[in-house]
Amino acid sequence: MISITGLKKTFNAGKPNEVIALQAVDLEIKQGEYLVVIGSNGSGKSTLLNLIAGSMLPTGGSVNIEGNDVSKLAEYQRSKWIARIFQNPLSGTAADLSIIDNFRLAALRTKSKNLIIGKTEQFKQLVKERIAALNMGLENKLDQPIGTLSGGQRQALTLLMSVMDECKILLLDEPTAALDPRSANNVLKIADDLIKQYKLTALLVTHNLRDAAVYGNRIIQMHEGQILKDISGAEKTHIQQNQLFEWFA
Ligand SMILES: Nc1ncnc2c1ncn2[C@@H]1O[C@H](COP(=O)(O)OP(=O)(O)OP(=O)(O)O)[C@@H](O)[C@H]1O
Repeated sequence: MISITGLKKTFNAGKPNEVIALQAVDLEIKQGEYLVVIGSNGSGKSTLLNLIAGSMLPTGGSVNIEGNDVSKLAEYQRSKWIARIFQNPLSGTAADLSIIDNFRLAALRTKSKNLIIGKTEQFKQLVKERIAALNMGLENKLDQPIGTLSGGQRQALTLLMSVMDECKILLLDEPTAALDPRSANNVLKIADDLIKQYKLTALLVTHNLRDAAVYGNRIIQMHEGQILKDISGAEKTHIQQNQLFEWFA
């Protein structure tokens, strides 16, 4: 699904403040895999996500998605495959627009010219049903500005918008860092359900080792721009939070 070969990123190359953020990373991520990315501050986790999303271009190496070399494609050109959820719940939605209008915008993002899609009553009903399934009581607030919702509610809706938009890859960049523990838990559970239901390939960057132990079917640990550990299968299923903590010793 995602094939990363020799991926490198150097910031300020040749200058005194040069930083090698990624050093020739190789990584194969299978379709349907839910990969949790952990690692200390500055180890290259966000850089890896940025290079997959196309929000920055690599210094070397390549990113392939479904056999397409996307290494030189801009972020918007990769958006037919990729949706990204950020730490800040304000990212990715238009605060002054209603919930339903935000869903319309998201639906139009990858379906340019077919402006009718988001306007129909059928579309509104579909959005209402999907929102009701989140069990957050938001289905009767479709005309309310999305900016009036809590951070957790917005993150949940942003997730839903992404999957309704038929993305195949979900990039979760510390999506719960700004949320209280209960909301954080809800958002990660919703993400987990959506990833399974829509058979998405997902990457979750997190500093929360409990979440890293609970969610996903593979964990990588980044260190100084390289992959230090990579576990999956039964080893991932049985790993405990305290064992992950020891990785940081
Ligand atoms: N735009 C940039 N310009 C210069 N250096 C950068 C830039 N972005 C990242 N870096 C550097 O690259 C290295 C990797 O950063 P990155 O944000 O990928 O780490 P991270 O693992 O996501 O860290 P954190 O857990 O703190 O979010 C760090 O040393 C960082 O300072």
